[in-house]
Amino acid sequence: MASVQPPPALLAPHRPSTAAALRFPSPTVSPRVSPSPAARPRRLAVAARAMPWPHVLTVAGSDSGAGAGIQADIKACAALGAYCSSVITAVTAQNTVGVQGVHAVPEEFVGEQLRSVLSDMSVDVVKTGMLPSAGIVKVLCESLRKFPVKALVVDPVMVSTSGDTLSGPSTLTTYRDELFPMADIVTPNIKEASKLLGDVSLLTISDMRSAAESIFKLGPKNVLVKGGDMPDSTDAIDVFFDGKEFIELRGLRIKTRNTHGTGCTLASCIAAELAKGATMLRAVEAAKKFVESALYHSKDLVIGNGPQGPFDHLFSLKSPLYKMGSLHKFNPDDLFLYAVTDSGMNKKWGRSIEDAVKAAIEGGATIVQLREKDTETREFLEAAKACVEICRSSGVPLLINDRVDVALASNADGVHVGQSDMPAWEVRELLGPGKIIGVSCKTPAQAEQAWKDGADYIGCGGVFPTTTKANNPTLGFEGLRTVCLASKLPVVAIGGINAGNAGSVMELGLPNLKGVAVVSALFNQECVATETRSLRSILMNACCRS
Ligand SMILES: Nc1ncnc2c1ncn2[C@@H]1O[C@H](COP(=O)(O)OP(=O)(O)O)[C@@H](O)[C@H]1O
Ligand SMILES: Cc1ncc(COP(=O)(O)O)c(N)n1
Ligand SMILES: [Mg+2]
Repeated sequence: MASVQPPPALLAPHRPSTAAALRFPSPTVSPRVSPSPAARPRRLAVAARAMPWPHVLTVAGSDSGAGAGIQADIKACAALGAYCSSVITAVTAQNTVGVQGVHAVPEEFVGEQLRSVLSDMSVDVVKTGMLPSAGIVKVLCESLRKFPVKALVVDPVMVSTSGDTLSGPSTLTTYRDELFPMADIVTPNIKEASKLLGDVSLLTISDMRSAAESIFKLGPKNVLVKGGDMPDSTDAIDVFFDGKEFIELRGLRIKTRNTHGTGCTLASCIAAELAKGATMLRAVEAAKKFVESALYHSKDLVIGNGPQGPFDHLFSLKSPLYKMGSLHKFNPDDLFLYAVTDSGMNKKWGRSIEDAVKAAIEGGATIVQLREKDTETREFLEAAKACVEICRSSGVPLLINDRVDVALASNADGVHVGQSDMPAWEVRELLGPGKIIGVSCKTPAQAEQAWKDGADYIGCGGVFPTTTKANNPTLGFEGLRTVCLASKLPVVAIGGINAGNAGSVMELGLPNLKGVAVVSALFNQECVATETRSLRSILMNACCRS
């Protein structure tokens, strides 16, 4: 399916129905005559046809409870800005308790639906869900050969999370022999991967890797073994394999009963992202983030009395502050020149926090943290709100030191915590997946814990002796190197860094050392913008040399 094919010619010449012809009479208006009001809508409709709309066709079952299946697919694609047409393979009677009945659509009629959509509607990507019989899998394969699309995403739905069978064992061979070799990605959950491989047991990440490799040998270009149902796992870990490299996609495990439809949603999001032009790995990463965020925002919703509820795909409509863009917000390169404020210093120089932040950004700071240890909460919150506006208008992330409450109330981009503050995993629970979390670490063990807790970066120091933090042992270059080499997260160096020594820190050439964090060197100075500018050029020069 990889090659991009032009849309096939229509099966039969398109003749509009009488009703359509009445609503949209054929154009007769001369271009020189200004259109009558009645003609305007038609002209708009004609213009709109020229705009591309990423199009996913889902071939799946209907879930009467609307948490999974076709209903989940349409909502997921809509949330990500793709059009979703639907070929229904089965109608299920289903709720939050389980599946009470399945009524398969006759093969010929599945074929007819496929022909209707694929022959006319410029489908970019086909996503499959519940395919209840081998005959239906075959009809789909035939249709795809006749009407090729850019990509095929196969979610081999066999058993619902409630344990009910959605596709019998007779489909297994057809899946393996006919559909998988056409697929760009296959996304089994643990139970499905096990069934596809003859009931092997999958209990560890290493088992998931072996399964991904074995399924890859059946012919798809990529495999994602999903670990949502992995017992005793504190993270939600999926294993991606493209035939060369295994990538562990690790997400927060959201504590909620509302996980019905996660698999359908993930596959539809992958399809939507592919239709929008993403590469496969980026599509999978974005899809996983979407599921994580949707579960997080829906964790306390209640529909139905059974053990597995639906979640809200359109959560972003309810939280206007939550922007989809923030899903991809953290860029480790933002750690390059990290400005950390200090209330004492700004008071000494007669500056407000806002003025200090503006000046640091003007000088080229790439991320800002408000570290206001002695400011009253009300004053701190007001300053934080003002700084959020300043930073957002410059595209610079703003983090709050320690105070999760102030970060939430000001809608800052994240929080930085120390070893004696709230643990990073608790901060993550409160802030959700879209925000940035940093942790101060002095040892490899602390760095490992920060990674496990779901932090985005660590701050490592004090590299040099500092006056801004009491009782802070100095790590020196050796300590910094040890932590950097052990850390799975990007690192920013902190502690006594200034224009005189910043270059030597970057010249250590440690691969995950992304930048330096500075307090006094910027804010205990007369002109913050000038100091920031000169530090920035020192860092740039050092990076060019190392
Ligand atoms: N509680 C959870 N928190 C976060 N992510 C989850 C959770 N449960 C499932 N996921 C994610 O949802 C996606 C679908 O996985 P899974 O539930 O295993 O598939 P299926 O719905 O097909 O059984 C995966 O990316 C998985 O990691
Ligand atoms: C029609 C239909 N398709 C797919 C699923 C799988 O969803 P889940 O694994 O979340 O139960 C389902 N329950 N119903
Ligand atoms: Mg699931």
